[in-house]
Amino acid sequence: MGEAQSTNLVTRYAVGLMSGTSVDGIDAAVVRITGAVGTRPEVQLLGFENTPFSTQVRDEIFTLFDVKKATLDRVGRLNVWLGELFAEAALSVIAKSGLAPGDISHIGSHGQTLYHHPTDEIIGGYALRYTAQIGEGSIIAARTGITCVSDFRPADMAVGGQGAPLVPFTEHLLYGEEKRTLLLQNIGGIGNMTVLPAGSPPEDVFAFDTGPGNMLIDGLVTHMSGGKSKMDAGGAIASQGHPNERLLDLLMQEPYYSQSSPKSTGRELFGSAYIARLLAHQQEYNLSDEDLVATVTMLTARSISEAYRKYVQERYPADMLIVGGGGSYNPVLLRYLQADLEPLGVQVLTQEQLGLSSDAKEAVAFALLADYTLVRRPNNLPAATGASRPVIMGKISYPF
Ligand SMILES: Nc1ncnc2c1ncn2[C@@H]1O[C@H](COP(=O)(O)OP(=O)(O)OP(=O)(O)O)[C@@H](O)[C@H]1O
Ligand SMILES: CC(=O)N[C@H]1[C@@H]2OC[C@@H](O2)[C@@H](O)[C@@H]1O[C@H](C)C(=O)O
Repeated sequence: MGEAQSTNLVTRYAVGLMSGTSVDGIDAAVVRITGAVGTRPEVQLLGFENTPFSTQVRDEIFTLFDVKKATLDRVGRLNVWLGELFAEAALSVIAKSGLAPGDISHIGSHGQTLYHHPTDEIIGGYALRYTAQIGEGSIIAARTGITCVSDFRPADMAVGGQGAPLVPFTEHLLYGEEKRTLLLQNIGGIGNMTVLPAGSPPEDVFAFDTGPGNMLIDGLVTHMSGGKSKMDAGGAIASQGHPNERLLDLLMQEPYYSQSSPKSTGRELFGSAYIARLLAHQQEYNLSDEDLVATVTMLTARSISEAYRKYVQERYPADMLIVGGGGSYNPVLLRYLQADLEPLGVQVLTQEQLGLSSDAKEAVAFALLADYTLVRRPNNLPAATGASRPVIMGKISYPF
């Protein structure tokens, strides 16, 4: 490397915080970012921690998913409450990494999504789209003494984007390859796919939410166990059932799967009302709990493989689908994905199988997105969100 370049290298430490649509807790990552600010950086994961939410916090978040119960006082209170919890999670992962708060340049915090309305609602002649991620950045900055960037999505929506997905911007920087076309499939609460065509510039990268991730499986298991279990750990329930093809065909008729991208979705579509419909289908089709969970697990896989077949395969035949997020720990889901995609020439692997962390990716992404905010560089990917132009996302809270 030439002298001019090496003197340009800067190393900084940052924290990324994520609490996703599954509401399983706070993911906190510490990273070392090397490279001139705003250029293609090298990012190394130094520490990662997941702090589960207490039942009290988790219940309050789920209560506020219901718009009728999300009164201003409760939302305001949860906003600062989560701010405190995010700050604690940041301080804890920093200590675990052997660093001190004074070593950290910034925190990037996604927040907790309560509501997401990514398409236009015409009111009073205005096309309005809106989203709510809470977890007060001012509290995080004040408690940690570290500058915090939060509330990323509104800036993208202000220029006609869906405000999601945001992680693909960082996936292009971190995972893009010259020779292979990769599909990065996150299976969190919602499933989302990023297509990284071989050797492509950022304009060619595209991404969209494929539909449910673990959200339906979790919702069913929570209901069936009377709240004792929150997930189908290891796919244990699905492995004892048989998917019902007729119900699967019916569920695949959901119009979201036929919408072209950019598109994003959430609990508004695949939340409690959808679970109630699944339970009604269970009666109608006379299915055991295991059969219903197996059917919905296959639906999750099928919505991903169909999205590839319909919207990606022709233009960008892919070499590999790399699964990240909590769904990568469900072997039944992975097996269904393999059965659908390997005949199409797409190898299915998990992030872990490639030596990468399945859990830390989104938290790492927000540390990196915040890095761009602070040097006033655009950090949305219009090809993924549908925004009319690149913008600088994130709001900055200073500790002093
Ligand atoms: N051992 C496991 N077996 C089966 N499923 C698992 C396991 N561990 C995690 N999961 C699933 O992964 C989910 C959590 O995934 P993840 O943390 O990636 O979601 P998230 O970040 O909240 O969501 P999103 O990416 O949509 O915002 C859990 O709710 C559960 O359904
Ligand atoms: C509004 C919202 O919180 N969307 C999440 C959700 O969870 C997965 C998928 O749906 C994705 O669109 C997004 O999160 C990730 C972090 C993203 O923006 O890339």
